[in-house]
Amino acid sequence: MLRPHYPLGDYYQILQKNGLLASSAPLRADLTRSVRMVSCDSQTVVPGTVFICKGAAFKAAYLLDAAAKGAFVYVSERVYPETTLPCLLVNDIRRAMALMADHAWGHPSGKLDIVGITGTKGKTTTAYYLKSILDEEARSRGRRETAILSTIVTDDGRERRPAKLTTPEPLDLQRHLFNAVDARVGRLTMEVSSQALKYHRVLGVEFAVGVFLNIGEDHISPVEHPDFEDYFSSKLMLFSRCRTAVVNLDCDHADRVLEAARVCPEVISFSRRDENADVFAGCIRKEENATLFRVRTPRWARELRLPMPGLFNVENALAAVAAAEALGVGAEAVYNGLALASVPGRMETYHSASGGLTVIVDYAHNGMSLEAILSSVRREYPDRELTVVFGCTGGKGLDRREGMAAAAGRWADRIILTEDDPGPEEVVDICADIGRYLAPCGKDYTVIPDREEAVETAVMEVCRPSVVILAGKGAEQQQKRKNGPEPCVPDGMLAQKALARFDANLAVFNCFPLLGQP
Ligand SMILES: CC(=O)N[C@H]1[C@@H](OP(=O)(O)OP(=O)(O)OC[C@H]2O[C@@H](n3ccc(=O)[nH]c3=O)[C@H](O)[C@@H]2O)O[C@H](CO)[C@@H](O)[C@@H]1O[C@H](C)C(=O)N[C@@H](C)C(=O)N[C@H](CCC(=O)O)C(=O)O
Ligand SMILES: Nc1ncnc2c1ncn2[C@@H]1O[C@H](COP(=O)(O)OP(=O)(O)OP(=O)(O)O)[C@@H](O)[C@H]1O
Repeated sequence: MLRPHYPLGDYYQILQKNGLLASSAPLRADLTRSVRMVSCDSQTVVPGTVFICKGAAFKAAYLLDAAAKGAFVYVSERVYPETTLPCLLVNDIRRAMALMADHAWGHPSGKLDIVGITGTKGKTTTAYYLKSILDEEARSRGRRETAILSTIVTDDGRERRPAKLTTPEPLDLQRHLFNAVDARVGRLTMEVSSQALKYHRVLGVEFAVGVFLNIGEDHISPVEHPDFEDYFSSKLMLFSRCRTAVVNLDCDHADRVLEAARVCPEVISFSRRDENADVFAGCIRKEENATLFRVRTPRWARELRLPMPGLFNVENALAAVAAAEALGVGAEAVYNGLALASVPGRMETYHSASGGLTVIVDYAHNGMSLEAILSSVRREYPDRELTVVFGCTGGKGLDRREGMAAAAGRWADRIILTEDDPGPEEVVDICADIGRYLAPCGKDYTVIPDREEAVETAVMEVCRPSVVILAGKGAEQQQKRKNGPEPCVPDGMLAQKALARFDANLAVFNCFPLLGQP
């Protein structure tokens, strides 16, 4: 499919119609000229480009570079005297960029069923569950796999690679949506971060369904949101562009979420507690390697199987079921999709040969998620010792130290503090900070800055049936340190290596007799 080329006048009118023009002076440019590209990166400019000047790191030199490469007009919140290029002066560059990007790619969201998922925790997991369900339905109808834009992967049916941002910037986002239309994937599941909503990355996007999972204290820092209200209200903006809202009745502030959702023509609620919800789950039980629960929707009722531990994952599964319900997906595809679902680095579970030691790798890296996973594991393995290995990021998300310490202090028997993206700080200083918050809980902890050594110690030093949780990194393969990202061995591999040594020791010395008992 060829990308459409529209005249400059179209863009001018869009900006005018949306009150984004900051000057009524006539534009010194040919409005009939066809725009070959809209770009905010001088490195990609071709002749016939409309160049967007935006961003904290923007320099006039980029505009001069764009002009030299053939940009014939620029859009900006200020005039650059360094160039004679005509300027489309706007009062909000982020809104202007999003609407122009949407137009430049031919408003692709109008030709797709897009499900947007927001929430403090569970976005990636829910997106993977939903994609698995939608893929099942597509397969059963002989269609190709659906698309996904997530924190882990960007896969629009044409381009597939690790994601740079959870929700791409508008010009990238609209290109992915265009690719998805072009690849005839029909449906696209995407995570919508609070940053994306705050900075209008999804302005112009039509969502068939918008899912609101939950809200907790997170992402409050000088580089993200100044306070909880800014964070929460940014997330609620998702509903302003959805046909159907999917709302979790069990989340904190559910009343305010429901009220905001009412701007949508349809609202579907889901719950594990309130039987009056449109989609309700009960009778949750655990089998080896699976969680089973009975679900009722307005159209069907049956037991579903999720091959991942973690009771909070039932909430994520219900959100995916409710979104599938909004799209009219049948029960069979829902059942099969969930039964096949897996998410890299989320509740990855490894067992020792004897079965007495389980190691779980999980991406929990704030108070809310660590609380969810530790409380869930405590209920799922009531008789086992619970060890947690974790650290906190440096330079941002400072409130996570208190939240994670509170969760670990409340639920864990053994606590090992280690490295997790220290950035500009020293690992030992971050651990000392976490330690200060652990003190009131009266729990001992050990600091082992080297993560590999920390995992080894956590596994080798267990002396009764145990679960060891490696929290924070999931499937990540980099540690963000002072000099930027550096490669590291992912936790899943560390877990398997440590378990192999553990099993070998057990066989040779038979020194942990209790560990034979699962
Ligand atoms: C506020 C916001 O949306 N910021 C994003 C935005 O930055 P920016 O607009 O300030 O751009 P910039 O990086 O300063 O660059 C300036 C401009 O110069 C241009 N340039 C640069 C070099 C050159 O030679 N020529 C040139 O034209 C660049 O293309 C760019 O347009 O565009 C950048 C490029 O895409 C993003 O990296 C950046 O995300 C910030 C840094 C970021 O990472 N934010 C995080 C907090 C974020 O958004 N996270 C959420 C997930 C949070 C969650 O887990 O919930 C996400 O959705 O990923
Ligand atoms: N519904 C939930 N409630 C609380 N905690 C959850 C929930 N779902 C997942 N978690 C925890 O949060 C971690 C991250 O999950 P996931 O990646 O799905 O969330 P996310 O919203 O995409 O996170 P982030 O914004 O940090 O990328 C999981 O590894 C798990 O520990």
